[in-house]
Amino acid sequence: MAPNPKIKKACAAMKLLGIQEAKVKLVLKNLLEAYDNKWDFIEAEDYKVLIDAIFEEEDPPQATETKKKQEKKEIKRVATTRGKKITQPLVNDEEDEMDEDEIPLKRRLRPKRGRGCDNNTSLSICSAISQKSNKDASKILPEEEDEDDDELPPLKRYIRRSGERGMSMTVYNSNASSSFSSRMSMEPEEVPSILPLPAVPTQDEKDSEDGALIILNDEDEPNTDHKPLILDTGNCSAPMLEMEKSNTHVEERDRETEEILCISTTKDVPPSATAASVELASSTSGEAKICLTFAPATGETTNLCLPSMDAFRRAMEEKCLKSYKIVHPEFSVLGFMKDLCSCYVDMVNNSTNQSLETETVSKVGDESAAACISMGLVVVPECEISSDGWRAINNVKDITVAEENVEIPWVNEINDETPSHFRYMPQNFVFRDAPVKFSLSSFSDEQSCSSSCIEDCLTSAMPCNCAIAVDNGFAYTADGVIKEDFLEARISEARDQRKQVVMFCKECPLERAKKTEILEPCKGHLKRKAIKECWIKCGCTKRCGNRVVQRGIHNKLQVFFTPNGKGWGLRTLEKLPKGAFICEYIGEILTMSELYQRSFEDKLSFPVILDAHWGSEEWLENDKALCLDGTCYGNIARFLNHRCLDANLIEIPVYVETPYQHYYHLAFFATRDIEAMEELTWDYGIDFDDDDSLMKPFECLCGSRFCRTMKRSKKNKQIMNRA
Ligand SMILES: C[S@@+](CC[C@H](N)C(=O)[O-])C[C@H]1O[C@@H](n2cnc3c(N)ncnc32)[C@H](O)[C@@H]1O
Repeated sequence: MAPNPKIKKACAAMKLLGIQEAKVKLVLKNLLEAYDNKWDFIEAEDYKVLIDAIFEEEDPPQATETKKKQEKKEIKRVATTRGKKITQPLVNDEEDEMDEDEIPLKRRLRPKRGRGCDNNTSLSICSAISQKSNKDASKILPEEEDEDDDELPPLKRYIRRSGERGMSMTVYNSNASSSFSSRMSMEPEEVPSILPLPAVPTQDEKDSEDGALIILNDEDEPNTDHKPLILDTGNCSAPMLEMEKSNTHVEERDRETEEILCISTTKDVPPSATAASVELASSTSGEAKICLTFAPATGETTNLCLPSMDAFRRAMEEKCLKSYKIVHPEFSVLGFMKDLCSCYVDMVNNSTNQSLETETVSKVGDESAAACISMGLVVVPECEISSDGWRAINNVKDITVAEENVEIPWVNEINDETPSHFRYMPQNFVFRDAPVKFSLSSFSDEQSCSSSCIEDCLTSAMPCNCAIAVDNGFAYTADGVIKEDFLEARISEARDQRKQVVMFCKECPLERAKKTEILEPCKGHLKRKAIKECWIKCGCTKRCGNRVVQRGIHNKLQVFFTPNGKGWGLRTLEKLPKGAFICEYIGEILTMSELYQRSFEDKLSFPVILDAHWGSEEWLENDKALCLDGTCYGNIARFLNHRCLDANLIEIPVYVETPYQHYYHLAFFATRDIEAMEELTWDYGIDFDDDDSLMKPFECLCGSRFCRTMKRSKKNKQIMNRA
C-alpha cells in the first residue's frame, strides 16, 4: 500500500527538526486516535500539536496528561476562532482554577507558522544557559503575540523559559536542502533532556520585524541584574548575524528578567556575495551586537560557499566548545558567541576563497537608518543606541579612532560593560591656562642640535646638544629601547627610597590648590631624570634614533576588561622587550588650580601631576605647576592600572618640543621583558592613606606581593592586636 502522503509530509517536516521517522509515526498514531483522524488539527501551525506531543513523550506522565488536557482546550478554541489571527495560546478560563501542579507545561520546540520548512537559507544558532529553578520553569511564558503585542517589545513574544539547568546549545537550520537540527551539551549531566528551540517568526512577523531567540536563565544570580540578550534576524536583503543585548525585562506573569542569546542569519545570501566579516560591538548604554555581514561582490561574481551545517557544527564544537572549559571562571558567553561567529565567518571565507571585505557598522541615527538598511544593515527596533553608544561600538576594533600608528581594539570577555566615553587624543592639549607653548623660538640653538647633526644623532661621534641638554647622554639604543643602565637607574630610583632624591616646595602648589586656611607642609616630590629627544628644530631627520616617544605607539596593544575587579586595563598582544617605549600618558594640560577645581567637583580617576622638578626653585606659581587629566580627553594610557612597586612599566619624563621644565611628556617604558597577553601596569605612586588625595580612592587589587594596601592592613591588624 502506498504510504499516506500526509504521514510522509509530516515525517519530512519533522526530519527538518532532526526527529526520527519512527518516533514521528508512533506519536502520529496516538494523535490520530486521540483526535479522530482530524489531520487539520495536527497539521495546523506547522504541526505544532505533533511537535509538542513528540517532546512531551519525554515529559513526566503528569505533565503530559495536563498538557493533553490543555491542548484539547486549545484546539477547541482554535476551531471556534478560525479566520482570526490567533497569536496567544488560548487559555481556558478553567486554567485559573488549576492548582500549580497542574500547570507544568513546558513549551519547547515550536516552529511557528510559515517558517521552519521554508526553502531559505536561514540559520539560527542559539545558546542557552538555563539555570532557573524547576519550580519557576514549570510555568508557561507567553510565547506568541496577542493582539496587543505591537505595544510590547518584540522580545516578549519570543521568550521561552526552558526550565532546565545546564548549558546547552542548539543549532537549528530551516534550509530545506540541508536540514539540520542538533543540540550540544556542555555539561552533559546538567543539560535538559529536550532543549528548547526558538520560536520562529511567522511570515508576517518576518516581514514586519526581526525574530530569533532562546533563553539564558541563571538560578544562581539575582534576577534583577539580568539583561536579556537577543539575537535578531533582520528584515534585510543581505544576511547578517546580529546579536542584540537590551535591558528589556519581561513584564507579565513570571516574566522576571530572562537572558536570551541567539545568533541567526537571515535568508537569501546574495549569489554575488563575496565574503563576510564579523564584528562584536557594544555600547555604553548596555546593548551589544555581533554582526556578520556579507559584502557584495566586486568585479567578477562568484557564488558564496556556505559551509554545511554539519561541518559548521563540528568546527564550532572544536573551536568553541571543546577548547573552552565551561567551568573556567573567565568563560564569557559574549566571548563564546564571538568565537562562534568568527568560526562561521572563517569557514565561509575559506570555502569561498574570496578576499575578506569588512563592512563596518556605521553610525546609525534616525536619519541614516534608511541608508543602513540599503547596505544590508539592520536597525534593531528595541535598541536605541545613543550617539556615544555608537561611537563605542565603532571603536571595538580601534579605540584610538585611527589617531595612532596602530589600531588598538578593546574587548570585554567578562561582562557586558563597555569603556566609558572619552575623546581619544594622541597628544596633550592645553585645557585653558597652562603656559605651554610649542614654538620654534622657545628653543635656543644651544638646546637643539640644529647645526651639528645630520641624519641620526645616535651614530654621530660627538654627543650633540640634545644629548647633553638633560645630562644623560642619549638614553636610547640603536634598537629604539632605553639603555639598560639608564633604565635600571630609573627603576631603582622609583622603587628604592635610599636612591631617591626628594625635593620639597616652600609652599606646595598641591597644598595651595586646596585653598585651605592653613597649608600643610609639602610632602615632597621625587626628582626624576629626564630624556631629551631631538625635535623639528634639530639638524637630524625624523628617523634619528633619538626620537622615540614622538613617533608614537607601535606595539599591538589591547584594552580589556580585567577579571579581577580593576575595571578596564591595557595589555600587550605581543612580547615586548625590556626598555621598549609603550605609550605616553595623554590628557588635558591643566594648571593645579584647574585640576583642583575639577577634583573638587568630582574626585578624578585620571590625573597625573607633572612634578618631576617641583621644589627645585624657590617659588612655583599655581598656574605654572601642571598636570595631565585623561578623564575626558586622553589616550590608551588612561586604561593603565596601578601596581604597587613591581609594575612592568615605568614612567619617565621626556622633553621634546619645549624646554619649559614643568611641562614634559610622561612616557611609559617596559621595566622588563613582557609576555604577550600580560597586563601593563605602572606604580601610580599614590599614598593609599592620604585622605586629601586628588585621586578617587580605591581599594588596591594589584596582587603584587609588595602591595602597599596589603601591608597597611597587616599593619592595622598588628596595631589592633597590640591594642
Ligand atoms: C587610570 S584609571 C585605570 C583604568 C580603569 N581601570 C578603568 O576601568 O577605566 C584608574 C582607576 O582604575 C582603578 N584601578 C587602577 N588600578 C587599580 C588597582 N590596582 N586596584 C583596583 N583598582 C584599580 C581605580 O578605580 C582607579 O581609580
